[in-house]
Amino acid sequence: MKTSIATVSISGNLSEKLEAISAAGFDGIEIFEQDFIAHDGPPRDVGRQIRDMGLEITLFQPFRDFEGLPEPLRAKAFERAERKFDLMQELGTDLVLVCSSVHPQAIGGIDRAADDFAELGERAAKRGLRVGYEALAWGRHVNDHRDAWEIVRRADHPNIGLILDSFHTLARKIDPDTIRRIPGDRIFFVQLADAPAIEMDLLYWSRHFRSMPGEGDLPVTDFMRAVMAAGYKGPVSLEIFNDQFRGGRPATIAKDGYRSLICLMDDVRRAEPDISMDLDPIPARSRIAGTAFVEFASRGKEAESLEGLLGTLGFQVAGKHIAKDLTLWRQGDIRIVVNRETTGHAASAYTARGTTVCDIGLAVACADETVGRAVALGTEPFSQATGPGELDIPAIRGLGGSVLHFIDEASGLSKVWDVEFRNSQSPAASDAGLKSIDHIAQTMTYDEMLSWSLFYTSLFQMTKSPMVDVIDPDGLVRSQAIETGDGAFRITLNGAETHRTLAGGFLAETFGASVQHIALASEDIFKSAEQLFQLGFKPLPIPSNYYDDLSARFDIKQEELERLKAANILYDRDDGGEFFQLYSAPFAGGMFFEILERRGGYAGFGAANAPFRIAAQKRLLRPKGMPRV
Ligand SMILES: O=C(O)c1ccc(O)c(O)c1
Ligand SMILES: [Mg+2]
Repeated sequence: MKTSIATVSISGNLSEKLEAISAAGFDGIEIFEQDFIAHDGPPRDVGRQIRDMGLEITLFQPFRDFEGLPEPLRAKAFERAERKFDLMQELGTDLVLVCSSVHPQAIGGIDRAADDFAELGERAAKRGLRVGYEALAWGRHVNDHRDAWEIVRRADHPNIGLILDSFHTLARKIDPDTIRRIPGDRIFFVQLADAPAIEMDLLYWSRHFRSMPGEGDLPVTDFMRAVMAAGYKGPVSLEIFNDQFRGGRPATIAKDGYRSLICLMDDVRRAEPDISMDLDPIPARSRIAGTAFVEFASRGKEAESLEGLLGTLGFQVAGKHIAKDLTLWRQGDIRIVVNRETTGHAASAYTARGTTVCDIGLAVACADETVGRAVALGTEPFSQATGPGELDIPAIRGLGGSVLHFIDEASGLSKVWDVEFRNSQSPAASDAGLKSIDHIAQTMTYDEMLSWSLFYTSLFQMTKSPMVDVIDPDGLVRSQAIETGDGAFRITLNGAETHRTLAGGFLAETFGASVQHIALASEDIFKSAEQLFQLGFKPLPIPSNYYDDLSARFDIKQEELERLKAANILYDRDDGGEFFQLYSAPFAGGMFFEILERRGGYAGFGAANAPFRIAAQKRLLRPKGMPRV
């Protein structure tokens, strides 16, 4: 299977695009004509440069407004085509995409268009070139792949074939299974793109909001299953028009593209086991059983105050590492490691960001297979020298410089706490009844959110929830949850658009995406609140106005309302159940802990409470009278 991507999908100049595409592992590129025209260099040199990088030009595109024109426009269209054929031969590619006409003078008529293509096929054949016809979703007369196929079929020329583009088919809600009726060898090329489910003009949606397969909401897997079932053997190519990608880092976007494409084709293979596909087998998505540990890189006074906070949250020291400066804190099933090492990954993370979550450990069924899939999807494995008596725990580099370790029982890795840590005697102090990590909240720029959601959903058995808006007094933050079906592991992605939001300020402070808060689950939040009070924990103060509003919004008994208010607990409810949350004050540049209880099947994260929580946090960070920066 040949992988390909259109140059229009990646930011930068032509050389930067090619560099990124080649490094990400693609076999070929579609040259989007504009990218060539903007380049200063003859086509022969461009062709050579591309081949020298180990890439093939799978397609030249687009050729517009060709079919169904009256004379003299028709003759002119053929002349234009001959000029582009010249260019293709110089570049060294044999396939051109003709997209369905939007020309105001195009007459329409299936047979007229078929005749035009039959003649174009003759001209192309003389030069050993091929022409593929794509129905644009907003084409004037042809906007459905079934009509484009009928034209190709009637043109009846071996050098004329069909080009399918998942966006155009799926955006118009055309059943992708109609592709199963088209002979595979008549499909010359397949372009893939996803898009978020938003109602808008088709052209605008296509030109600004396409995304990598899996990043949006269209049934791209069903589309590709139909294409493969039809017997298609050509390249699978990404064609993504996206405003954020146009301004993104070329290397990141290209890597995301490769990850999404391999993941998609692996999904197709699993869904259509009877179709032979030329793709190396890769392990299936891993099921995450839970968060095994969260590791903070910290030093000196910051580390002391972090550990002080852990103490008031009811954590106890459970062990010290046999060789490294690591302290293991524990409560219920929660393990938090404080790493004060001055060399290695944690040390670099600390140098770059200050106190930060440098590592997350996930419990999986098979750590090696998890890394195997990640690497097949273009993720870098991570390893660090291990000392005597230490376990080599498989790991990968996540996004934004993060590291993920994988712990399984089968390989004995889950014994790491006994093997590598000298266990301390548990002090007599009582804990706060916190049992597990409910979710980990990662903050990033809005532009990075698609990369992160793709990362989690392509590697693990996790699904994404719809995006929600979180109103910060100083701007909007978008939030999206990615979670396992059983809730054993949940991540929330918070995308900031301005540094003035709490999330954006944290992002600026910590130099890039990282964990901003960790939510710890209690089975009885009122009891936990009482224990936390005894331990000296200082909750985030929530104003009276919030509780007055709460009693208006929900039918809550006065007594219950008083309990919530006394403990600074925020409340929410959905169809499934009830939700209670309280927060710590911010520490180390804007991180914080959340303590929560889900009662019944509450599925959300308290988005309705976020504006009030954020305003309260900002009051602590920005005392009255301080100017706003
Ligand atoms: O937006 C466009 O015009 C356009 C051009 C070429 C394509 O292959 C496509 O899918 C869309
Ligand atoms: Mg297309």
